Amino acid sequence: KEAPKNLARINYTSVGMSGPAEPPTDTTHRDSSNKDANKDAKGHVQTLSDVLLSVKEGKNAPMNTQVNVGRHAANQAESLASGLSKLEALFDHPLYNMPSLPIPDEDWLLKVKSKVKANHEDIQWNSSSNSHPPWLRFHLGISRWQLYPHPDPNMELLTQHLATHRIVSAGKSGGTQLKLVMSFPNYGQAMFKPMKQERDEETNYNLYYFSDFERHNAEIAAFHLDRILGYRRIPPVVGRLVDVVTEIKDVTTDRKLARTFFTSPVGSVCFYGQCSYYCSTEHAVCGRPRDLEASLAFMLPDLSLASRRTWRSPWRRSYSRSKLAKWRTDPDYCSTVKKTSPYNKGTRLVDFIDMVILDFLMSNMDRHHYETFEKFGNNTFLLHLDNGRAFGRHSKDEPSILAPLQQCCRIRRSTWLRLRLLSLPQYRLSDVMRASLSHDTLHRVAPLLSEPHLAALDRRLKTVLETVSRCQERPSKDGGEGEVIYDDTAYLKDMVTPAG
Ligand SMILES: Nc1ncnc2c1ncn2[C@@H]1O[C@H](COP(=O)(O)OP(=O)(O)OP(=O)(O)O)[C@@H](O)[C@H]1O
Ligand SMILES: [Mn+2]
Repeated sequence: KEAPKNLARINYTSVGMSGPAEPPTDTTHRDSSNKDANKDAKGHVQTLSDVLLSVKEGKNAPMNTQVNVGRHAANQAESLASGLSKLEALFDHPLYNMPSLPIPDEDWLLKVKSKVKANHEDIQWNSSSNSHPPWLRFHLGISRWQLYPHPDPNMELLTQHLATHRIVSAGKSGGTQLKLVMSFPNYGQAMFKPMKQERDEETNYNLYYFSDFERHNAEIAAFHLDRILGYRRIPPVVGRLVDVVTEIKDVTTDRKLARTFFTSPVGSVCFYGQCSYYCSTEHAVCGRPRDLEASLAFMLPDLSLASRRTWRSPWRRSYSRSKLAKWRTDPDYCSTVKKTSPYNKGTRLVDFIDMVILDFLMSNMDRHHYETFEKFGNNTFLLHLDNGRAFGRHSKDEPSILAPLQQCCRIRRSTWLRLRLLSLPQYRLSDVMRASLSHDTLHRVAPLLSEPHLAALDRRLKTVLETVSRCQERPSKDGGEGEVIYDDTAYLKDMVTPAG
């Protein structure tokens, strides 16, 4: 009933198959200073705290005036090439390569049974073993604080697998909107979400966020953004053109799903599946004539192997059209949350704030719950699942998403430093996002985020940093930034940064 989008609205002829952007061969714009970010001009090894300090003072990498991207770039390919080298420099930066302590046994989500007594090396070996299919390597690499490591030698293979492996079955999954669980010949599984709206279409202003559509490109872009923010809390997601007939209709074992297929007046193959929202003929998804854009996300380990706990967000929106949630009206709301378990201990509050920042950047209002792995208790990262309602609007920001940061005035130091890095021209968030998304196979069909969405990321990042600054300016009891900045990098003070 609300803002029906139907077949008629999908511009059948609008998909132009433009060739893939050529990978950059010209490296003259490479900011080589970053490759050796851990050595200064005289070749001295810097300690990590030196590096952190220089980011803080905004003098880390010299301003590269030659890198002239964006609006003035005459040539898009050149702009993309420079974006790719920015992305590489970002991922090479010490803030993304913080030395970590060896991961103890109990901090791996899954253990492989082995005759040899399981120790750290065994598991490492197992998670990178060539004998395991990519999805199993992904599962074996999940630990207490992240879904995958950085750098991840497995990632290229993982995403390639998702984008190309044969789909042998497709079945219904839970949830409110149409989505399917797809299986691969090696028993891997992925969560499928179809394209429902054009990239440049903005969410209708009169639509409540809880009736917004899920977007396949939002799932994909969220994975890239989460990784660029250095979180690594979203399972790998790729885009793929799926053949509605051979890869869904012909292989599904779900009779009810199979019965929802039909051919549209213009000859496209469509289906609408089964779900509680938007699963009707009017909301069918259609191939062109059989190719359908979709996102595929790696499935997490089955709940029988790794159960998860669901937490209600303290800043959950009221999912009613007439009621406002308590956090909207009580400016002191956070002081109560801070005293309440699990937010009163460990890193849960700053982990939550990390998620809030991700959501504000991509304008996701739908984070009513989040999940953690049961095994790790309260000391673990938060899974950032279900991002389909992000990136709905670029022309407007949603300040209320940032309320927890405004109200709690607390942020992880490492997050804050990375956000500052991403606000510098030589690592600009929009440029590294554009570059990162260009690796996705669907980029060939159309850029996964339109330019206005990319520009919105920079604008919102500025807002996040301004919010932190305002927090720091607030008079505090203890004085100093200690109250605002949660120092999660203190343990690194005397460590030497890893060699490039
Ligand atoms: N990659 C994944 N691997 C395993 N389980 C997943 C994955 N992504 C999502 N899920 C699970 O599937 C459930 C439904 O997915 P999702 O939230 O994306 O759909 P939804 O239709 O928006 O559901 P809801 O309306 O309940 O939020 C999630 O609550 C989550 O537990
Ligand atoms: Mn949802």
